[in-house]
Amino acid sequence: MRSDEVKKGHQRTPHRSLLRATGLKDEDFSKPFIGVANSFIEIIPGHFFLDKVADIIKDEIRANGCVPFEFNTIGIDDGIAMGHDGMLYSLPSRELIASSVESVMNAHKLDAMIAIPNCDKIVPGMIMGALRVDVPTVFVSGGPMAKGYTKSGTPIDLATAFEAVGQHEAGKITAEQLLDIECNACPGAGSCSGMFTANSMNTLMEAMGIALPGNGTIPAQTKEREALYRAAARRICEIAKDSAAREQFKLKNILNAKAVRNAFAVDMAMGGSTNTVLHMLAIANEAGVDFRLKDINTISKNVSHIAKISPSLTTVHMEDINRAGGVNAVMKEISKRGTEVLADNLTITGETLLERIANAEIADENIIHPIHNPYSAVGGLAILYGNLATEGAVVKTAGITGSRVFTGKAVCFDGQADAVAGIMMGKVQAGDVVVIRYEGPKGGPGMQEMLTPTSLLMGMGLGSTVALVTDGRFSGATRGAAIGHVSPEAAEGGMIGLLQDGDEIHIDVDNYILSVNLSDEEITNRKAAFVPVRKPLSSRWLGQYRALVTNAANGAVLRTDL
Ligand SMILES: CC(C)(O)[C@@H](O)C(=O)O
Ligand SMILES: [Mg+2]
Repeated sequence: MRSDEVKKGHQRTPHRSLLRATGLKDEDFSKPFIGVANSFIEIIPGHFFLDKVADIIKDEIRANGCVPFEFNTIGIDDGIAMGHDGMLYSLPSRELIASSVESVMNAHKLDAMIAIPNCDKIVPGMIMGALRVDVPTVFVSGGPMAKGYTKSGTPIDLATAFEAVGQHEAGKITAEQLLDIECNACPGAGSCSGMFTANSMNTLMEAMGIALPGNGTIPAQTKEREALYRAAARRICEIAKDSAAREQFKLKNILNAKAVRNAFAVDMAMGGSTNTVLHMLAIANEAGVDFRLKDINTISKNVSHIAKISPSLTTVHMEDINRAGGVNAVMKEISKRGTEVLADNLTITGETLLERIANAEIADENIIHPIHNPYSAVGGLAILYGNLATEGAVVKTAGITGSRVFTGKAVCFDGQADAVAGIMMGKVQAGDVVVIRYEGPKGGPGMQEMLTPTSLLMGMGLGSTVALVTDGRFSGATRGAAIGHVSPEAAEGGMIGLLQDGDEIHIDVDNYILSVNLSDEEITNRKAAFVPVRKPLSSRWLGQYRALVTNAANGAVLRTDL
């Protein structure tokens, strides 16, 4: 066992002495040591109950002949960090989480791991850390929140709450209606109920085979979810106690090139968050898988978009997908289009992915459409290229409410705060393209999620007539023609930094185009005079992040070659 390094032989007397101080007994030194990577934190609705989840998991691990060691990572609630400079810390927290997992697991030579993430970048952070450790790892998330209802019975969620602000600004809803939404959008524990970033990532873990079926959809704090926690704990013990299984189920044997492609296929079928692109590129990088942004469009062409969930369809939430057959039913359905859609691959349970979905069926065709009746024949995300994004930009096509071809005049803002003020002051009219720059991984630094401006536009009734282009990123709850991750970013001299008010921007989603109508000569002239803005920073951590981070086309991973 890997943990023999810290628990076997007379030289490890002091190590055992310390372990005995934590409560270990003679018999424990022959058992596998399992790291329980938890992300319990009191301020996130998806996480405030994870201490109880870890207790359940640890009991099950002890009952199954292994020794659990719980440790915690941090977590940031993007909803609470949204719309102010707290959001600068969100994406960088992924690196802290990954490095925490790596540090604890490797420093103490633990044999296997069970990871309990739930929201947004806590999922990729834990996966990235686990890949560096490469021991058998089961992921079991806290689970999604139930949808909410207004007093009059309309289904709502966090996206409703953000868009309601714009509706209130535009005088479309009263203060009383706004309060009704505030009190009911998030009814309790879990990751916010739509196909936002958290649930997108929790879903993709099923597609990658690193979590048990149901991980993405079974609602938090239910008996069914408790059974999932227990099953995950039993499975990691089964693997950890068997030396051949410990080798066979090393994380990188499961999370390989096929798993990355399968994740994107499911993402396409369900219209996942644009953040999945950023996170999956970073995960592929840790897994040593050569996966490029441009590969996404190739996958998208083979996958039909068959499940619309909030924010793309505001009445449908993860609980509905769960009732309709879950991610297994989605996978089974898209696989009917051809053998190239999903690759067969080992999963953590020991069966292959195709074995796992063999008997899956759709239970409600209004929620998960059959393959012959998709929302669209291509996937819900697209990568756009052109002189405005030579390395690529990301758009959630599933969330577009207006035309998929758009030409409009640029209204430029250096940063989200100016953009929000400008939109509220009426600077943006129908037919415009809002450009928000210096919000990339380096420029922000930290690549803010910009749910506030996108929700304002939706709420003010401009969602179908105004496009937004940024080197920053979006929330999974963003909808409308919102194009993000523009690379190269302004801070590294990208074209987005050279734009001027009134420039004509052209977007053609189905032909994957994002360009500005300027002559090469004009672009060369502007480039010659261009000095990117470098924001003053008071945070040492964000300064370190800015020095190391790569652009969004590279998953905003940190450089290690310096
Ligand atoms: C707050 C949200 C909706 O969770 C957001 O962070 C996302 O990315 O989806
Ligand atoms: Mg987020």
